[in-house]
Amino acid sequence: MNQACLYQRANEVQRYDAEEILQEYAEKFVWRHDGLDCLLDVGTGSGDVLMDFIYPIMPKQFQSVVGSDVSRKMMQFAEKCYSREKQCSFRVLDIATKDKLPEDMVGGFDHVTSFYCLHWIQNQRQALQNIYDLLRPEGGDCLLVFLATNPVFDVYKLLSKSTQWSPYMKDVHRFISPLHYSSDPKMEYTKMLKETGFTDIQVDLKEKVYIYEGLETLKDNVKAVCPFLDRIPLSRHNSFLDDFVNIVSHDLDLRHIEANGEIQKFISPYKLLVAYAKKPALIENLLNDLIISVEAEAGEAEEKKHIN
Ligand SMILES: C[S@@+](CC[C@H](N)C(=O)[O-])C[C@H]1O[C@@H](n2cnc3c(N)ncnc32)[C@H](O)[C@@H]1O
Ligand SMILES: CC(C)=CCC/C(C)=C/CC/C(C)=C/C(=O)O
Repeated sequence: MNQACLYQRANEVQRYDAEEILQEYAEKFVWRHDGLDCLLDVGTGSGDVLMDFIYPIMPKQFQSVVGSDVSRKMMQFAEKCYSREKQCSFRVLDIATKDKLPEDMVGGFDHVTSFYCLHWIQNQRQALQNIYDLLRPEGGDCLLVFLATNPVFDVYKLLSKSTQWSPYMKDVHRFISPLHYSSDPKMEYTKMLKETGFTDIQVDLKEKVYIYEGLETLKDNVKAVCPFLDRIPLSRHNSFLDDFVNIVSHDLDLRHIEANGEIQKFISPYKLLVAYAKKPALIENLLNDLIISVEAEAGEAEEKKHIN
């Protein structure tokens, strides 16, 4: 995804969900007593979701808001739009990196947020470990919002089987949410958070429906996020988009035509995963480990008592 301008013009559903989720979950953030909070947003994109919905809820004298994204073009666009805002900066960061995280970012944040990004990542455990490591050793929290399922992934899968588009989509699996085929996304992700070391975990799976009003609206949204268009010659983009719409309409039956036959609406039922969790303070971690080992020893002693 590199079309920052295009994305900023066609991200209604992402903006709608971010605003709604923050209204519901913002009260869960544990702000610092001194109010000098540092927040990192992951997969910031064009920056408008961060600046319009997250930046305004920061404590009055917050220390920093950092937007980050794997796309340099997205960060350059966001920098151009928002660099005048106080205590705000933008960094290129691959949240799924297996390399060392930038030294000046490790353990540097009280809060990590991410909206509509993590479904772009197959190695969820690596992403979670990196998020954990970016949070302060004395503790912090995160709010992670991404697609568990979306019909767009079914469209990609079907297009990748066509002779016309398969040459450009051999790695289609990389762009399908890793939870799209899961029988229990909530349980799966809760387990990953626990295994990473997070506590106070709350994972919700929200069943939602978005209506794309009209063919051009749908096509604009596809153009803004579809990772395969950059690989296809411009002269064939319209043909790809027509095939996309045909699959939505006929294979998935998600097109609704009004009585007058003119207006088309496209129905997108999807599941949004919302995860809030805390990184325990180091001392809390040590205490947790101590409690676990004492309980284990007590269990063993009890067992021995019964045997003898
Ligand atoms: C759909 S946009 C979401 C942008 C913004 N958070 C919003 O809600 O509108 C997804 C963003 O995630 C970024 N992204 C994808 N993979 C990433 C990765 N491994 N690390 C960081 N950002 C990534 C993309 O470059 C893109 O800007
Ligand atoms: C009816 C239908 C298939 C709509 C899907 C439209 C669409 C382009 C959804 C994109 C979902 C997505 C991957 C969003 C994102 O990453 O921001």
